[in-house]
Amino acid sequence: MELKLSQVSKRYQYEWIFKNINLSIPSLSHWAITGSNGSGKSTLLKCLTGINPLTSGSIQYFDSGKEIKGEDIFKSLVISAPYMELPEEFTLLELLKFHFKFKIPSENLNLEEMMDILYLKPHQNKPISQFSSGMKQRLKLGLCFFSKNKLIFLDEPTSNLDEQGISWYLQLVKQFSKDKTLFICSNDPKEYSFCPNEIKIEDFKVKQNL
Ligand SMILES: Nc1ncnc2c1ncn2[C@@H]1O[C@H](COP(=O)(O)OP(=O)(O)OP(=O)(O)O)[C@@H](O)[C@H]1O
Repeated sequence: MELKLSQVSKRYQYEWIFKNINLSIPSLSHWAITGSNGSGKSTLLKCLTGINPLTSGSIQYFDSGKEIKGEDIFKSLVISAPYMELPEEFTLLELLKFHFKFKIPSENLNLEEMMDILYLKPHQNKPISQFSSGMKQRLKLGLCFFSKNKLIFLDEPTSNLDEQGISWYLQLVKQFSKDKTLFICSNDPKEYSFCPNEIKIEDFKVKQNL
């Protein structure tokens, strides 16, 4: 997937969060979206995924050169973020079955293999509401990387993960992100140091809020 950002700008009430982002995002490129707390990383992610509307400017999406429009954009991407809730009443197995009714699995993985990679097989019949925060985080990342979608957005990917969980995340990225366009919102370099490209939100701030 390729993206073309033209004059992308977002304002909440009287506060400009970022203004005039012009960028071409080539297919299969990996990007870190960085900035201090409250700078606007999640806001940019929500704009790029279509969750939030832009105040001005436009974003175009292309798959193999063909422009994708409307709700098809949402079908083409996957998101893992603290504000994206999992359906807590489902068991793990029910959730995986449900998710992969709508998404195609990558590398022909079956549900058993997915649960193995997640280290969650013993918990397959447990409701998500009884998962620890780290287990939920591994599951959110797995749902993204195990889907064939070519556009992945991760917001704070290692939140709630311990050292072992962080190594697991880095391994997951290595194995599953080669054929994807990837964005990672973070201010922790260990989450994104493998990304060759960076969008620094502070570069798109206006000096004076009007
Ligand atoms: N729905 C909203 N309405 C009004 N202001 C908002 C809204 N969402 C976010 N903001 C404001 O936009 C700014 C950027 O918030 P955002 O969550 O994008 O920052 P962030 O860089 O992701 O922060 P963090 O690193 O703490 O997660 C903040 O000042 C925040 O209060």
